[in-house]
Amino acid sequence: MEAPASSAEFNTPAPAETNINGVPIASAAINNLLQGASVWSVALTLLAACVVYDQVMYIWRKGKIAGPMFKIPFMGPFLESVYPKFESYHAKWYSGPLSCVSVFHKFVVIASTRDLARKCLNSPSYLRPCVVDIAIKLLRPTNFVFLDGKRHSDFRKGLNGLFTRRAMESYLPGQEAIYDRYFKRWVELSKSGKAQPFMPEFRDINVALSCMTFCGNYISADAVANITENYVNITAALDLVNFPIIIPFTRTWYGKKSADFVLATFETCAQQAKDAMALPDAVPMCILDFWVKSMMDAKEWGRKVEAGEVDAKAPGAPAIIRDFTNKEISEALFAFLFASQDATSSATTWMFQLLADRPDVLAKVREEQMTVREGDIFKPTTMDLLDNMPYTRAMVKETLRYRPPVLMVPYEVKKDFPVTDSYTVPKGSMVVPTLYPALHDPEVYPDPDNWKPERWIEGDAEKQLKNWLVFGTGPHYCLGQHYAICNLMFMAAKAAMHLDWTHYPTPDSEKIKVFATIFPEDDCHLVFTPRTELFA
Ligand code: HEM
Repeated sequence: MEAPASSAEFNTPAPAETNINGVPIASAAINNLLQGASVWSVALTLLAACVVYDQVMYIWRKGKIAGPMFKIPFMGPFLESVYPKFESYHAKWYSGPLSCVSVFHKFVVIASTRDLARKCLNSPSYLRPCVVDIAIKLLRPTNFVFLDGKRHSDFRKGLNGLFTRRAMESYLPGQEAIYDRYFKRWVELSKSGKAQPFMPEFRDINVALSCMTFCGNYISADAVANITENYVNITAALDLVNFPIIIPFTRTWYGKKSADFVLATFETCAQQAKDAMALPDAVPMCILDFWVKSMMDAKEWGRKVEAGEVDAKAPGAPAIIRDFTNKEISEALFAFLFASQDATSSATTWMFQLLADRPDVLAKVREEQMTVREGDIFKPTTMDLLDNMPYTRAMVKETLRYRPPVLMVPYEVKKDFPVTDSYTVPKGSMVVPTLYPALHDPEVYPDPDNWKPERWIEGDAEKQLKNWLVFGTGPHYCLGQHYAICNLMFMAAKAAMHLDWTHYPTPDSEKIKVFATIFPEDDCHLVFTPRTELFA
């Protein structure tokens, strides 16, 4: 059979062959091809190659763990991460102990069981905390929360003095002043008798509480008002996936502006605390004071040791901490604000909703307050008093278990991480230990989807330390956990004594909205009325 006239066109030339111009024939063929092809067809071919590569990499990395067989090209479930739904997360956690997604070529493994979550949180040689890119821009790359290993643990040692019992006792009067101000406001807002969503109010009170606890009177009312008003920009900027650059007038731009203001304010306050604590007889009142005082005590001790006045290991030696710059302090305080704000606002919202829906529980909180305060509702709250409120504590812990504010904690894989015997998460991926399933494990917390403060008193919930992942575990466990629980107890106790509140449920009250943390979908419609003359 005669060969087709054009058969030569299909013969692949040997690589070394050249044409008369000395150009290799292979290159000439490609040149011809490129010249013949339109820009569009080249672009489409490249695009198709990238899609195939992205898809193949996803399938290869996924291995046998749960997850969609194929991903939506490139973006994966990006839109789901912009508008996250609790139900989708829930379905993912229960789809397998390990499951995965890939968003914009970022491979994400979700570890859902208690033990796998604990393993991730306790594997600092493989994993480091990973927040969304924009959070690094807001918090600054130098922030201690992004440190790793020894540098991180050394930095944290310097923070030990900030949440001691003595320090927390000193924060209580400032907290109470904020409750007074906001309780009055809530009653005022409710004067018309019309229910309104209180979630924004709970966010505001928590910003004010943090500013007071962190900076005391160094921070001006105007600065607190500014941070209160604009903090929501910071939360709103934290989409799971952002564009890599901050585009003016977008959410990330507003978030960055708000973060810059917070950092500048805290830096000024840090210097004021240093000046104030240098005065004779200065009494520490806020976190900044305690921080500065512990630096001063360490310095003074070092001087005495050097002068031979005391032995370095003599009893009463303060924690040896180094000097921190105002910038370091302000970044750390911003990390506190960042870590606490959404989580505490979430817990506050659920707590007020649940207490309103369960008058039997509220009645027990009130009864306990009357007992512990010996009938004097104006008795000042102290740490001793808080220690003697087992029911109020149980109510707070059950709220945190039932509606854990932080559902998941993203980590970045530094080197291939053998999370189980049969599966290794590739370096460069994201691993997300999930806290919710451990806190809703029916074997550990029977009837887990019911809010039962009693389980902490009559049951054995208190003993289930391995499942108590509300505040994480491992080297990055929550620094403010005791403070957070005491703050919620104090707020609930004071509100129970001085306020009544009614919840006006809507069809969305029980639905869970994910906005960095979790809130009732309808933002919790309440009406507050005074119980005592204090807020009448
Ligand atoms: C109900 C309130 C709170 C909840 C549920 C909560 C939960 C968490 C969780 C789950 C983590 C991650 C732990 C890990 O990776 O193992 C964390 C870290 C952290 N939390 Fe909290 N938190 C709360 C309040 C606070 C408060 C009030 C503060 C400070 C005043 C705070 C400061 C921090 C800091 C600084 C970290 C990062 C620690 C580090 O990387 O070393 N949190 N928190």
